[in-house]
Amino acid sequence: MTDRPLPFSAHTGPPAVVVTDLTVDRGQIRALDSVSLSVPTGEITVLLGPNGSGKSTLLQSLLGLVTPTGGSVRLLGSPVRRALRTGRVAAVPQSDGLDERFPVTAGEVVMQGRRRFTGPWRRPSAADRLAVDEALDRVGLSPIAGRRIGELSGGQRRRVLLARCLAQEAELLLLDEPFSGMDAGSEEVYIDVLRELTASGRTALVSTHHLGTVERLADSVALLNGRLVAHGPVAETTTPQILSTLLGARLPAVDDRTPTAEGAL
Ligand SMILES: Nc1ncnc2c1ncn2[C@@H]1O[C@H](COP(=O)(O)OP(=O)(O)OP(=O)(O)O)[C@@H](O)[C@H]1O
Repeated sequence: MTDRPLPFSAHTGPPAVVVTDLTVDRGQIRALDSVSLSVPTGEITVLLGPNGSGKSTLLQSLLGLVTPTGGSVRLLGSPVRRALRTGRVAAVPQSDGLDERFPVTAGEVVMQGRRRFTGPWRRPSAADRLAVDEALDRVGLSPIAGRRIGELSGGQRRRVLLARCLAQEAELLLLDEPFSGMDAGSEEVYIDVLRELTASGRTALVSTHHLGTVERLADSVALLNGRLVAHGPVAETTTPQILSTLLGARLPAVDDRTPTAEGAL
């Protein structure tokens, strides 16, 4: 028996993320063009695409950080802002946003994940401290809980931010390029943690442009190049033919765009 989640097509519950006809313009660049995507609950969906293909823009749209030109997004059945207010969605941006000069420890960063339960004012309880300890232990960083964030390596900082997601007990994790600059051991730990989370019914949407991690990580792959090129199981979406189409594609500027059939480049 394996504890891997059910295959792509076997999930029947409502999707964790529903993106409908999402179009986002960034200046003169059409970063996303009428993207529609359902992210199944209880799975790891990998958002795969070359540099500039709109992966970060899509994740930023899910976090309400960019204003769409058109279309809509629902997270966990709710509009974006309502879903985010519940604390059931956790995100790790591409640039971790941690100020190296700020004298905050790894443990304190992970404790931020408990604000969903403590609110901004209440002191952390024993249960909150236990949740933080367990989260740090799960990502293998207990020994450095008291170290300042500025003293940690890039890979350690990424694991701290994953531990913050664990402490938050989020149901949906939105992770932008979590493996960049990470060594093989850290990557393995990271993937194991995501697998455990999804085996317990949580959902992860993870962007990357590294094909190498996809097979070990993904239940399904959404291939992006401004438009959604394909979405489905790894074996069906990462064929040489589809990938060469993806990598060879070029997005025209906003004004040059003409409507195309869904899924085509
Ligand atoms: N803040 C911004 N202002 C203007 N254009 C932007 C901005 N951020 C991204 N873009 C443009 O939007 C398009 C999509 O960029 P995005 O960062 O979403 O791609 P990506 O797939 O995440 O790329 P990468 O793999 O390099 O991180 C690119 O053409 C990029 O130049």
